[in-house]
Amino acid sequence: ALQHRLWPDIDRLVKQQVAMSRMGIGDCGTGWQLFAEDGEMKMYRREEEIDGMVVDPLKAVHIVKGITGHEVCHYFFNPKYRYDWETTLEHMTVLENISDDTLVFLQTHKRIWPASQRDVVFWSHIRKLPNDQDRDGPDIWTVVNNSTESPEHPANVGKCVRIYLTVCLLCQTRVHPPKDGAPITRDDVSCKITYCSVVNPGGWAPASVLRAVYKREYPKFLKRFTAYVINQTKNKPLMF
Ligand SMILES: O=S(=O)(CCO)c1ccc(-c2ccc(C3CCCC3)c([C@H]3C[C@H]3c3ccccn3)c2)cc1
Repeated sequence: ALQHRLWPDIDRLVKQQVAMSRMGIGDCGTGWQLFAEDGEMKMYRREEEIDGMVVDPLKAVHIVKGITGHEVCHYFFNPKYRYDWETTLEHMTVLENISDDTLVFLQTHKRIWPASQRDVVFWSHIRKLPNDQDRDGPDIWTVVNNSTESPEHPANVGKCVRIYLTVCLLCQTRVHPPKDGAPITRDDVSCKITYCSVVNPGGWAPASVLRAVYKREYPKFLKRFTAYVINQTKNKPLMF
């Protein structure tokens, strides 16, 4: 396929992020602390600071019945749904349509007092991966979002502080075939979701405020997003 300017970065980062996501919490070494739990959803963070700024890596694992990995990644990647589930979003623009699986976004997020408002420019890439651990299992789907430069939107010139993030959403579909060989329905599928993110807030913000925001917003985001996908897909045919 014709390579575009971001392809080498994207390919390298996707492979790295997928490898990291597939590692369980245990073998990521210690340091991960469980900070939120709700049914099948478990959220971990590591407390890390760079130049006094909180950049706590986050890893969430969730198992959701009735949806597939392709569906989760489709509703996460596609800009036309984002305002429906991303509650902290103030404005979103697609700066570039690089290909049908790679977009560049500019987003401004609602201001979180007393920190100044943030914006972010990132490429977003969706990819299906062969399930090399279970040959005849369904494919794995992933979306990786990673900050990138935009000459037309230089950092920190307007009112917003530019943040830097790397996000990886990795989805493994599980099919529990019905005994009597009946066709597979939504009752026979579930999706194991791994969501990893590292957000550098780009400029000073009180550690206590940021940690409180993340503690509140990340569980809310994953619950709201997965409920959205369930609701959007319930009367539609399964997307594998
Ligand atoms: O997974 S994505 O790529 C989905 C596309 O939107 C993603 C997720 C999260 C963010 C983000 C970036 C910065 C902040 C903070 C940092 C200092 C002040 C704003 C927050 C705060 C608003 C909180 C938040 C945390 C978790 C989820 C949603 N909202 C969120 C951006 C993109």
